[in-house]
Amino acid sequence: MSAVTYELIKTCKQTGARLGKVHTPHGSFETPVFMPVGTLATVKTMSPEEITEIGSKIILSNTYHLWLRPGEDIIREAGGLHKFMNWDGSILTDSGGFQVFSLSDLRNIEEKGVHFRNHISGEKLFLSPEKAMQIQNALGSDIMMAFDECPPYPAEHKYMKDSVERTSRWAERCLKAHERPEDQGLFGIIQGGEYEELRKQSAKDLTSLDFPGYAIGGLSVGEPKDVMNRVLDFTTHWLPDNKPRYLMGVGSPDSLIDGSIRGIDMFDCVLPTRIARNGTCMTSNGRLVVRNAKFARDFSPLDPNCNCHTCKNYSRAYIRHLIKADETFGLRLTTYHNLYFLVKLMEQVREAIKADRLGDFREEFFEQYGFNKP
Ligand SMILES: O=c1[nH]cnc2cc3nc(NCCN4CCOCC4)[nH]c3cc12
Repeated sequence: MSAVTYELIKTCKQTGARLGKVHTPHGSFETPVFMPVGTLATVKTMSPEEITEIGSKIILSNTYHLWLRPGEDIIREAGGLHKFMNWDGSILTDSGGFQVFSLSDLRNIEEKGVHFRNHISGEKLFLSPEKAMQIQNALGSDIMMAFDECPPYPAEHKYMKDSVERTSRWAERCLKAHERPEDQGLFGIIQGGEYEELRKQSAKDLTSLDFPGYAIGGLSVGEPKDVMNRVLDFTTHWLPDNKPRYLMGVGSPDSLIDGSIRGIDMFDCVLPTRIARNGTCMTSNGRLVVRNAKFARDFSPLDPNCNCHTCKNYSRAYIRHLIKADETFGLRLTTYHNLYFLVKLMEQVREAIKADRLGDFREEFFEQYGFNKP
């Protein structure tokens, strides 16, 4: 019995969206769900209590970053990542492949694994499927990701085919190296770029290994949104209905809705927390750059339609002042609001699926947010 199981509750009659529930050793969460990113064992500027208050039941952390700093041994000695960061909800850890390809130079990919330089110290390092599994076993995350290669966009068909086949071999090695499948779920990551037959090959390779869940990787790497949506349309076709589907690195409101419509269950992205730290907020009427001078005497909330702690207690003028003055409290207020906004958006998506009207909800949300504006 896998540590992670999925319950498909219903499918939206108007779209391909699914309402579901994922069960892990640290609790359950409804899907579609947005997962806040806590790269270095913290969702930047938020306490675990605030993440719970916002309504999140699962967060993400990064194997690559925690391996480099503070090192998985310290976290293992602390009793695992949950104990180390005082978070008792679910944790998903990315496997490090993406970070090696996006953060480090001097990369040399070979069958055994990847040689690269530590992006902080410059020291030469080596990461393999077995090492990525050993680190995630030490972290004790509820959902581990297989070690994969996320090729750049665009990539030649020949390169992509070789990469997909190596990622499938690496996935098998991850399964073999998995020490405690009864305690930690392991998701395979589907690659293949924009090539339909490579996505099919990757999906067939990985579903034959019967993972408890599948991520769609290799997207949100600079491709146009219509390419992402087309890849989702044909890739989900080859994934089983009774396992969760996780689209990696996606977190703008429009992509969360469009991904849900295409049958995606789980999403993560640094976007809401990253833009919050430079004073950009997501609101029901579109993006609002609160550091803008026009808000200097605006004593209304960031979003008049939002019930979060920030919007109930603080004004645009005050938050603008804090951000301009480099006051950390300002970053906390914008971060709290942006995460609350996306968690609430996913609640509305789930409600729309229950009412078989996610397509209508998309039109209403896009109109109000301004996505339809030319
Ligand atoms: O194939 C993948 N394998 C393993 N992890 C991933 C993580 C990924 N994250 C993104 N995109 C993140 C894009 N962000 C958007 C906001 O600004 C920072 C980058 N794409 C990703 C693909 C993969």
